Parts: sequence; C-alpha cells; structure tokens
Amino acid sequence: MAWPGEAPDFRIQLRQILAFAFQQGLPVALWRLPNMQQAQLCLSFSDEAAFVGLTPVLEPKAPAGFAFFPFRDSDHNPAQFLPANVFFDTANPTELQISTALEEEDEAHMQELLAFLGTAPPSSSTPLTWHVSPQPVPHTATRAEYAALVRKAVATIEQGHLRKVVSSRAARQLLPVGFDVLVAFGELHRRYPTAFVSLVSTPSAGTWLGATPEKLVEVDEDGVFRTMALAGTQPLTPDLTPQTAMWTGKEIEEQALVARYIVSCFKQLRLRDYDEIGPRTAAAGQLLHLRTDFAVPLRQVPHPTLATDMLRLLHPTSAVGGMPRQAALDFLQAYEGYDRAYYSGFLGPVNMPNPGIARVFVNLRCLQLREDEAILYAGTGLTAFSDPLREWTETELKLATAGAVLGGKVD
Ligand SMILES: C=C(O[C@H]1C=CC=C(C(=O)O)[C@@H]1O)C(=O)O
Repeated sequence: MAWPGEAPDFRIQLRQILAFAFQQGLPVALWRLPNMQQAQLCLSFSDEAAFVGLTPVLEPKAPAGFAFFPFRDSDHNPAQFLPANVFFDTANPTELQISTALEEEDEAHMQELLAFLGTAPPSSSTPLTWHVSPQPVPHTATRAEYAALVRKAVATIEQGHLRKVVSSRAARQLLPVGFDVLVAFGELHRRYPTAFVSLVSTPSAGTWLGATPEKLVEVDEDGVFRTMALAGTQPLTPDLTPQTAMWTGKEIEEQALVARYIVSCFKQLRLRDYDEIGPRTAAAGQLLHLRTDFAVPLRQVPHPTLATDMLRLLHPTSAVGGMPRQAALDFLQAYEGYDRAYYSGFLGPVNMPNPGIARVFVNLRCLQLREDEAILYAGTGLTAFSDPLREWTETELKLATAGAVLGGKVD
C-alpha cells in the first residue's frame, strides 16, 4: 500500500516506524545487506509471536520474517523470529508492505500504525527510546580474568581435550550525550559498506546494533546456497593490503578448522558437489581475516532443504565456539563466566521481501544498548599457540568496530 500521509524522507520514515515500535512495545529489525545502499525494516505486531524456539526454516514456503537467535538457546535468551507483518524498503519509500495474513488482534495494531504514520510530525528530531533487555548487565572480564581464561583454554588444548576454542568477553561503555540509535545505525552503514549492518530491538532481547563480516547461510535470488569459513585476525594497517598480508601457522590452522567443519557438514548431508574458493584475505572494517567461500547451486543438486539443514548443523560454528564442537561449548559454559546472549548467535531476513531468499549472518562486532550504556562483545579463536596479551589486544580491536559509533575508548 502507499505510505500513509506525507512520505517526507526515508530517514524520517524509518524514525517514525521505530518510534511506533518502541512506544507500542513491538519487535522491529532494520538492516542493510553487504555492498548495498538501501536499508530494509521489518515490524512485528506481537512480541509473543516472535518466540519460536526452533531454528528457522529457510525454504520458500516457510514464513517470512527476521531471525534473531542467541548463541545458546535459553529462557533468558529465547530464539526469536520476527514475523514480517510490515516491511519497508528505503529503495521504495512511498510504499509500505503489509502482510496479508494478519490475525484479528494484529489488525488493531495495523490501524494504529497507519493512524500514527498519517499524523506523526515529519521530524528528524523525534527521540527514540529503544527496548532494554530485562536481563542483568553481564559480567565484564578484566584483563587479568581474560588472561586466566586464555591460559585455561591453552592448557585444556595442550591436554588434548580441545583443538580450538573461541573465548570472548563483554565490555561496558557509557553512551555519549545525545546518542541516537538511528544515527548510530547510519554511522555503521557508512563506515562498513561490506558488512551486514543491523539494528534489532525487541522487548525481550533488548536492542542490538552491529556490523558483521560473517555470512552463516545464504540462498540468493539465483538459488545459490553460500556459506563461509572466517577466522584469523590481524589489524589492517596503512602499509598492508589484503594481497600483501601474511598469516602465521596459528591463524592458518584456526581458519582451516572452520573450513573443515563446514566440509564435514556437507559430508553429513551426503553433498559432494560444492565450490570452495580460498582461503583468501578479506578486509572487515579495520581488520583482516582469512576466508574460504563455499557455494552450491541448489537448482542442480537433489537437496532442496540444504540451507535449513546446514543452518542447523553449522550454528554455532567453530568461528564462535570451537572444535570439537560440544567439548568447546562445554568449556565455554564452564569457564567463560558471562552470558553471551545474542552475541555470536545469528540474525537476518528470511523469505523477505521475496520467498526463496534468505540471508543469515553470525552476530559479531555488535553491541547491546541499555538505557545509558552499551555492552560490547568480542571473541578470539584460541589454539595451543595463543598468547593471553595478544588475545586481549585482538578483542580490543574487534570491540572497536561497533564501538566506533560511541566515540571515546572502550574498556
Ligand atoms: C568471534 C569473533 O570473530 C570470529 C570471526 C573472525 C575471526 C575470529 C578470530 O580471529 O578469532 C573469530 O573466530 C568476534 O568478532 O567476536
């Protein structure tokens, strides 16, 4: 349908929809795909309807919406799938797409939304008061605590119980005066053109902003399935380019384990025909990573549910958990010492705007907004060769990606 009322400017329109979602306690997701200019938004008319508990189904007949999954599914951090009741694309700002399958109670929300948009002042200064998670602020590790965690992981690897584990930590930073969540989204959009940039806000999960470089599972408009093995990190300094970067044995091993895990998932599904390109060096903001890209043309393989099956097998990948997978997850549960919540979970649009297209990313380089502070998250892949101080420095570099929208130093 046509945008109700005056369609002043897509930024103001996004602000109006976000203001409505926040005032009404409704879930909302705003995202910008890698290498695209336009942003898209999905608004749901019910917080309860977003609770699904199951890994989303990615096939074309499955519901359309935005997946927002935690690292570890729990009552504190429920798996969510925001139904696409309303879809807005800044490429097409005179239109608002409303789902045809609305429940009776959703109709009332729809009328309220239309009335709100029809009468809201077209102002770029409407304040936005985002949803805040009901969960407590997580423990934030000191440098000494993080070093102890890295040493414990290295010892466990040396004893032969693990090959790799990805430890992580959270950090807190006060929001700058006048912080605006939509301006921050725009800043991530501008700074990180090749990332998946997102703002997800629901009453139960709180508000998350991020710019992730890691694709988990994609099915594109040509029916091609893609995933990637991303690991190994070094700063992108002025004297370096992706072509000239050199990698240590530690980083090569770390990334190879992730690639091998993806291949083992294909094997489990008895899929032999896949393209594998890499590893190559890829830039992500101010960092470089090693990356292997995998692709499968779904129209040429007898495996129509490959994307859903791979999503179930891959999450959490060894780029955020470790190898062997269960042993690494058990180690993190026992020793990491804080709740990752939606950091290193996954997120992205499914069958939206069109059926058959899904783009799901790992929630990295992200932060969670509280009333007056941000919680930032970052992790590092550990092998037998990891050094505690280097790993701490690497988390600082990673925290700075999303932290760039806060100004000042993150501790
Ligand atoms: C766990 C994170 O990054 C992963 C992805 C790329 C490189 C990584 C690394 O070098 O450790 C991590 O596996 C994070 O950004 O918090």
